[in-house]
Amino acid sequence: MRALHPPLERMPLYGAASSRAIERQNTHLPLMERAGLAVAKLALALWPGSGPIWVACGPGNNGGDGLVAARWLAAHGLPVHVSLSADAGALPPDAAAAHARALAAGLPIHAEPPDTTPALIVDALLGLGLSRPPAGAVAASLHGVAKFAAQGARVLAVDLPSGLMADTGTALGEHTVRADHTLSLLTLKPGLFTGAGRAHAGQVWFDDLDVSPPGAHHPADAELLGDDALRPMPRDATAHKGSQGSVRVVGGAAGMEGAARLAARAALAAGAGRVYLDALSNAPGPADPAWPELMRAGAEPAVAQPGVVTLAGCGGGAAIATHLPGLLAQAARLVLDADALNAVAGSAALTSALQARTQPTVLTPHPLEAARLLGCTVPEIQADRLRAAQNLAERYGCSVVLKGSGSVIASPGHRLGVCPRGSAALASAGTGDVLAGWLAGLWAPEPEADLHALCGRAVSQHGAAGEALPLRASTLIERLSATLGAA
Ligand SMILES: NC(=O)C1=CN([C@@H]2O[C@H](COP(=O)(O)OP(=O)(O)OC[C@H]3O[C@@H](n4cnc5c(N)ncnc54)[C@H](O)[C@@H]3O)[C@@H](O)[C@H]2O)[C@@H](O)CC1
Ligand SMILES: [K+]
Repeated sequence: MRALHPPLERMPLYGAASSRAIERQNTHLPLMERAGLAVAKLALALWPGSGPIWVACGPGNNGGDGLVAARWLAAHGLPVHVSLSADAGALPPDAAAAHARALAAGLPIHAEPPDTTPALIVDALLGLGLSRPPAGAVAASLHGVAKFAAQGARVLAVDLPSGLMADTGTALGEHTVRADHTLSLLTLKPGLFTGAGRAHAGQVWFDDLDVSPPGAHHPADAELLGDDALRPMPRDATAHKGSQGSVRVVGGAAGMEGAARLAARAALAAGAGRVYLDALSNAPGPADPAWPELMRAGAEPAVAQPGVVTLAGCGGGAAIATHLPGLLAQAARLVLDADALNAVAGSAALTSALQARTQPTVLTPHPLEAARLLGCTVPEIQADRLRAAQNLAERYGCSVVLKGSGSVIASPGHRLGVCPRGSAALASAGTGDVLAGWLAGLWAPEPEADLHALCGRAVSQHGAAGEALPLRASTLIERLSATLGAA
């Protein structure tokens, strides 16, 4: 069993169907006994040493895991209240066996939650089998979990916080468990790391139940990015500004110059040799009075040069649309953000031009921009962020960074990446411009880089730098710059 906290390793993620397939291959192993024992060990380690433990069991095998855990906890002499929100006669076979063993061990099994607030709740109500918003006895127990948690009980979720969808991180129903800890069993589920998952899972733990990694038999559905993505790329001692590539930022319409400047600053901080600002506001004066290193773009640098990354859209307003036909046709390397994405979404001609591009391109939408690009609603994007990112990558033939809690990275032909770094501190104006600029700046010196991996690196570094408050986009650039000190 291991806790998933920094430094994080890269880990494969398996959704419900893959997890069940892996389970089917290992039915000869006592998986539920192992799962329950792992839960009991973690509960023992987390138990504050006072007050009873409520093990809340549901109608499926998640409940079975809970029944095994309860048996072990009671065997350790801990004060355990076990409830079963189901008809014992309708339990699936493994859970029924766990139920029988618990009864044989002399454990009372109640129909109701305890009367008084427990110190620790083991949430074994629903796991992979969640199929609809909770109702009936399960919903009543979920309500009890929420009530006791509000009164200070700690919550350890078995496999998944009950009510959370394993594949998507969608919370079904109003009382989806908000756990302090979640122990993911056999496989690590993507829903713990994106959408509502990060808010509900708390500290994630993983136990593979001594099942060897499925490897090639079951390719993972996605990959959790590791902290190896945080390592800065070493800079060649012979590097000079010419070898570091250039970034041309096209954006900053009147009133939104700051967005383009933030992106340009971030690109420079990330390591681009030269950064030019093609401000759409046409205001006279330096590109950025506070950063004299930034230059105004003129005829140069030509976006078709392979050494140039063009970043279009930050603070672009409606004005960006007129620049996009040329950029889409010519830019050797292109990052589209913000208003450039909105312009593409609103124009069939720009959509065709983007789809016709053969040069490498990255899209960095937030959920609203993604919804516009896919012609759907934000809730539809958030209901399955992995699929949305994959659909965008396939529809436009680009690498995609779908921003938000648990950013998702998708590229045609690559395994989806989910970034566990970042926090709500990033929910502040300008941080998206910094990400786009940082990505462009990392890319500038590396024209041959694997773009999917480079997007993962940019998102991970940006996320890790954005985990502490207070945070302004400007301070984020300073923090990101500091991370390069290790290069
Ligand atoms: N597949 C695996 O990887 C393993 C599974 N194990 C455990 O088994 C769990 C999966 O077991 P199950 O497939 O039985 O699924 P669950 O235990 O999640 O529950 C399925 C049951 O809940 C009911 N249900 C679904 N949604 C409901 C709702 N909204 N309100 C009320 N009832 C609802 C279903 O009708 C069904 O009876 C895993 O999450 C894990 O805890 C472990 O024991 C070992 C390995
Ligand atoms: K659960």
